[in-house]
Amino acid sequence: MSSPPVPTAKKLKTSINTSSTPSPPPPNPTSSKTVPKITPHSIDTYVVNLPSNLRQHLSNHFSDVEINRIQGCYKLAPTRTVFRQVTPCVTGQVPPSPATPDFTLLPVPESAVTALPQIPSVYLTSPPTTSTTPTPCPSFSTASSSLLTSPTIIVDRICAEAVLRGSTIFNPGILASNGDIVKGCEVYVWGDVTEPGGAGKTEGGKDKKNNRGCKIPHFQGDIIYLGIGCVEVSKQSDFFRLSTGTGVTMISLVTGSTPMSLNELDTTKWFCQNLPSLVPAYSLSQSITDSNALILDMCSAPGGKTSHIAGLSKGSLVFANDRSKKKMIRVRKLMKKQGFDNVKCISADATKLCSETENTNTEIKSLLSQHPPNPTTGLHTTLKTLPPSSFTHILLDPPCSALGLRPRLHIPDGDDVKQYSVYQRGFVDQAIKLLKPGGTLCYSTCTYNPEENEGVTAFILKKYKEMELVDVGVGLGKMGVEWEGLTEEDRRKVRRFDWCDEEEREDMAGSSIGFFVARFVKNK
Ligand SMILES: C[S@@+](CC[C@H](N)C(=O)[O-])C[C@H]1O[C@@H](n2cnc3c(N)ncnc32)[C@H](O)[C@@H]1O
Repeated sequence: MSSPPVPTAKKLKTSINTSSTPSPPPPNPTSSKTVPKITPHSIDTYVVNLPSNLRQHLSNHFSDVEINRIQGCYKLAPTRTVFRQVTPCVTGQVPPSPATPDFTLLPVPESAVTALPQIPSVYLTSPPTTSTTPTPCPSFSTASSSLLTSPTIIVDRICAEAVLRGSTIFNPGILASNGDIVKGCEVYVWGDVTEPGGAGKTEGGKDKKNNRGCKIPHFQGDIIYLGIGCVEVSKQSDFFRLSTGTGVTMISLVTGSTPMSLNELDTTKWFCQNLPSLVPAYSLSQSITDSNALILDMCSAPGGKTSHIAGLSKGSLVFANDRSKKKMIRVRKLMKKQGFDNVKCISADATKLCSETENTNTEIKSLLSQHPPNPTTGLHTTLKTLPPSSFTHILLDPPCSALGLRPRLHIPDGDDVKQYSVYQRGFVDQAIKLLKPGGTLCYSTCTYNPEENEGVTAFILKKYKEMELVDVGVGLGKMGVEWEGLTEEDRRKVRRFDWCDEEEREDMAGSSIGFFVARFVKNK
């Protein structure tokens, strides 16, 4: 195995250009009395190290040099995002081809993706012209007093990762706040990076709930500085009272990359995705010839691939499923908003989705013609199984270790990572049962862990003799790795997107998230 050179670490920009902004407010004399139990880190000292057992796990697959490159990916280099044009689709009606943007990355069809620069500038937020509270980047020695004296918010880790990817801040991601916060004022934005199970009290579930809404002096944990944002809610308590909606729009990011505001993006027309995430639906759609396909998206939420396949389905019906009812309600809303009439939403455990009963197409057809039991959400919640051999096309994007997502402010434990490929086999088994002979299955993950990718592919080929691996049909990405038992021919059929090669930085695929796609046909 040849080891490509390690990319040179790029020095991240750690301060905001403050030339046009006045000095920070003087420290509040009372602040020294209340010292928050917060440990602030600067973003470039915050290096995500792979846990030793994950390193060990990956060392079965990668050389040390490559593992270092993987680790390097978690530095805060922005990933390339594309905007996909939404093509609303109504049952049985083939939509007109979307407008052809000037997009040169072939063979993804020009109609499938639009690169960011082509988005009209109206869709990108420009920084506010008036600065109500000029807030230069705090120096870390004065961080504690700045946190207490300036308008400041702390967001949870997932939100912090999204912010570093250019996202806006939604209210549920905000954990704590301080200062005189009103609509239109600027705030320092910090992210909670307290390790799960560590000293912090903000990681997920109960603890996050307990801590949410507290004032910053009462917040405990490790935080990193993310940038400056502009408050969108009328008053501070709205951050914690509202369960949806934008709380803060980012103005500048500590990484120096440009924050995007999707507030102004017409999400009925555009959908923001990472480039490799477009490959599965596009690959699956290559074998959809008319409106008679029956498509299943087994793990659909938050619905990015569902909306893509629905648009490419030539008017065929799409079943979207996710175990989480709450998430499926949101998927359903998204489909409605984007104008899809050909998506039926269900919420069931995909590892138990296939019933023992033989296929009766009429059963599915009658189900589809029913009015949804719940008129508010349009979500089928009573349906828990579907007959075998029901679908002509299945998209399987199961839960995975998500090691390909970056920036990451936390890396899962190696022991946890190992469990995923076992779990994924349960989904695969159901997908193959639910697929009609002659049907197509597209399997994808957003991890570079070979066991969950080439390993699951090899497992399918070994266990299910009726399944044949076929070329993904999209020329982006690389061939699969050799260690999981795939032949060279098969490795060429799959698509692997992995760490960011320095020399590939200008290539959209190279600077994308880690991802994997394989496509199979079930022989008759
Ligand atoms: C990788 S995400 C899917 C992303 C989605 N395909 C998209 O493009 O937006 C995996 C999803 O699987 C769901 N999930 C986890 N276990 C499941 C199960 N047993 N059955 C169905 N869905 C499950 C999770 O709720 C999560 O939304």
